[in-house]
Amino acid sequence: MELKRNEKLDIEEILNDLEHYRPRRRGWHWRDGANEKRQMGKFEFYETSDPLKQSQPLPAAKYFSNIDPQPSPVITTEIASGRFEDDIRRMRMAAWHGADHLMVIRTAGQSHFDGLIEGTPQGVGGIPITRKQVRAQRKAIDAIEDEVGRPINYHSYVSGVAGPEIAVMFAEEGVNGAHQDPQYNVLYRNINMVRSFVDAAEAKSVMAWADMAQIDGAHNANATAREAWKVMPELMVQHAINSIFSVKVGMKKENICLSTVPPTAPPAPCMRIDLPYAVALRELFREYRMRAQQNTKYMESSTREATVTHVLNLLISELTSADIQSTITPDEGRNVPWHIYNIEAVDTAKQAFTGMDGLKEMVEIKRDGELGTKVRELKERAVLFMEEILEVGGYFKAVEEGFFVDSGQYPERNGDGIIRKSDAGVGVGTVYERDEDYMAPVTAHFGYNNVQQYDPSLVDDPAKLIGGGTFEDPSKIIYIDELDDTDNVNVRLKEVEELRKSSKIKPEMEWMGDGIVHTTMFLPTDERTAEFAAIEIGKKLGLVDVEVIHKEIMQEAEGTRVEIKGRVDFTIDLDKLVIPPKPEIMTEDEIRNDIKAHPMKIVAATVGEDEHSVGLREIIDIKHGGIEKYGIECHMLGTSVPVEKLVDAAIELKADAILASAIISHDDINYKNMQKLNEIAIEKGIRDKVIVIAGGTQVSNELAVKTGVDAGFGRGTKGEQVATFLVKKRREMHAS
Ligand SMILES: Cc1ncc(COP(=O)(O)O)c(/C=N\CC[C@H](N)C(=O)O)c1O
Repeated sequence: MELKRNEKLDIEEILNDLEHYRPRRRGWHWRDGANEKRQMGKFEFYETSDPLKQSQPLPAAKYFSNIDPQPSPVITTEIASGRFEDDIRRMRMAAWHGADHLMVIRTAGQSHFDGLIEGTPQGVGGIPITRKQVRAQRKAIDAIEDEVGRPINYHSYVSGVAGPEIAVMFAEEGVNGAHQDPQYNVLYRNINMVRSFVDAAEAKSVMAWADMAQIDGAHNANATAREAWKVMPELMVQHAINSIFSVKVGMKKENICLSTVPPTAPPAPCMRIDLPYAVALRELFREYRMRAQQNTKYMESSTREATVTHVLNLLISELTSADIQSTITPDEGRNVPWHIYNIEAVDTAKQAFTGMDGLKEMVEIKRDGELGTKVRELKERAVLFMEEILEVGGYFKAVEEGFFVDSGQYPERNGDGIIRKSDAGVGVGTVYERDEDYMAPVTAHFGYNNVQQYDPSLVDDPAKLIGGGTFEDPSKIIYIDELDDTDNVNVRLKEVEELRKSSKIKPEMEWMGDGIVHTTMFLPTDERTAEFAAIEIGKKLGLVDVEVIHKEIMQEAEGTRVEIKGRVDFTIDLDKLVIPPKPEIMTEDEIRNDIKAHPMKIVAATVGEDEHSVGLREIIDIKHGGIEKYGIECHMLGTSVPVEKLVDAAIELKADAILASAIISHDDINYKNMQKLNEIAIEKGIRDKVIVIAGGTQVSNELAVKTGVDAGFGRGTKGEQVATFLVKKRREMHAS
């Protein structure tokens, strides 16, 4: 399935014949060409990876010949709105913005449904993700990675009592990465610890066979702890336990990623607290990979605040190291992530890393002094923690004694850690000793499988006994489509068929057709009043189910910033939309030949009390691609020029055109000056002989023309547009 950049994904085509879809590869992909020096546009980069074939550059790229440098760390975004068919579009958006690691989490608010089928040790639940969803999304991502030109890692979670089963399905379906950490089950899901570690050995063995990258769950401790920075020693202990357990099961160290989150955030002096931790961690675990993730614990509803904290986290990644940089949408603090915020977070990571490219060539971490002391102290606390675990009799005993997620900074303890009993929790007592004649003719099964009693030559390839399992022979995989005839993707697609197959569109934030719009306003009143006034304004705007999603005090009496979301129930029919034709641009030769045949002279100035000259220079100066390059004779009168003076100059020089720049827009002064310019040109009897145009970042052509001038040019206008207009307008005037 080949995607065209100007065509939407065809969801039906993706869902078609999923039964026979097979993943194109197994295993994790690190970016190619990482940290190689390369030239992009006018700049040399030190730490980028291979560029994409097609991508969506940052907005400011237009000033730098549209380059879109790709950092070396893999960049992640989490997408799981609960409608996997909708999420595929967001995956494509994220890939175009530079994400190459898509994590599917929480198809509901809760990410786990853990349980055992009555009377059996068989786990069910875990992350509610189905084989169908995995196939549909991996199949779509195959096409998306071809389109952007970089392999994309698909990722989910091997947690809960169904962990091993989920791991097998992921291995069968070519999932590239997964979270797996038995401590997560024990501490946060109250799954019996014996069961959790036995399951983890099985699951990790399968993941190792599938060459999947593994992310641990240590970050949950700083998300759970009362004061996140207090658990830094424990985080290193948790990383150690999961990492060495994974190695013992047979995982390669280069696939074991420590999930590390800088635990603090402003207004705390977070860099002085988090940077030593990041250094200590990377020194202790130098053979492993770092999956840096932004801090979401202190994320409020201000996406701006979340973004600044994110950038500080990225500075730490840049100064230390990150193999994977996980981004979480800035609105994680306010509601289920929206398309626009997944993309913002991916762009924040790409932009920050690109801007900090090669920083370590100029700035280095002072390894002695305060940082050195902190690093050593953190390592010592972690080692002491580990030693005490051994003293009390090992990990299970330590969990029973509430060692973990205690709000004290080890060795200080406040006695409020999470306590779990080894003879309690979900799945307790469901681990059975294998009988002598137990035989597991399956690949990647952890531990002894008693195969030699049946065929000594097959101990390392037990599946041969049954002619191969699903890992060797995927045709043995039983693909089951959705069973619920009311809640399935076909029913959902039917509901939005009109929006998918007609010229009608609706705004959306999370799901196709959700009709959600989001707007920001300032209300000159106190926070609580502003909240209710904003809702009233939303209703008057015709929004339904208006909710305030963010409030920010500007000054408690003077005013409040309020962001609301609400739903519109109407659609816009694109066929009925009046879209003015894009201004056609003449070629350079056409313009130049016209000017050569009929020389043109213009006078230009920034009018009124306005000192801005950059924009007008962009339009005129030859080095910015301005109109001089076509041979137009330009007389620039400067800035803060009275309108009369500009008209007099046009008369004196017998100019063909007047170009007035008006950047300041307070009190519509820009349009008032245009009005005046037009009137004076009429009074002085030259209006019908001279083209009069105006420009400025806040200028709209529609409003400019209303003042009487011939055209208005807004933000981003280029010289070629103005030159085209001048040539065409002159032809028009001479024709009439
Ligand atoms: C080992 C493990 N299993 C399952 C889950 C998901 O389950 P919850 O609903 O409890 O978050 C988590 C949690 N973190 C994953 C998201 C985070 N933003 C991340 O990128 O790590 C986990 O660590």
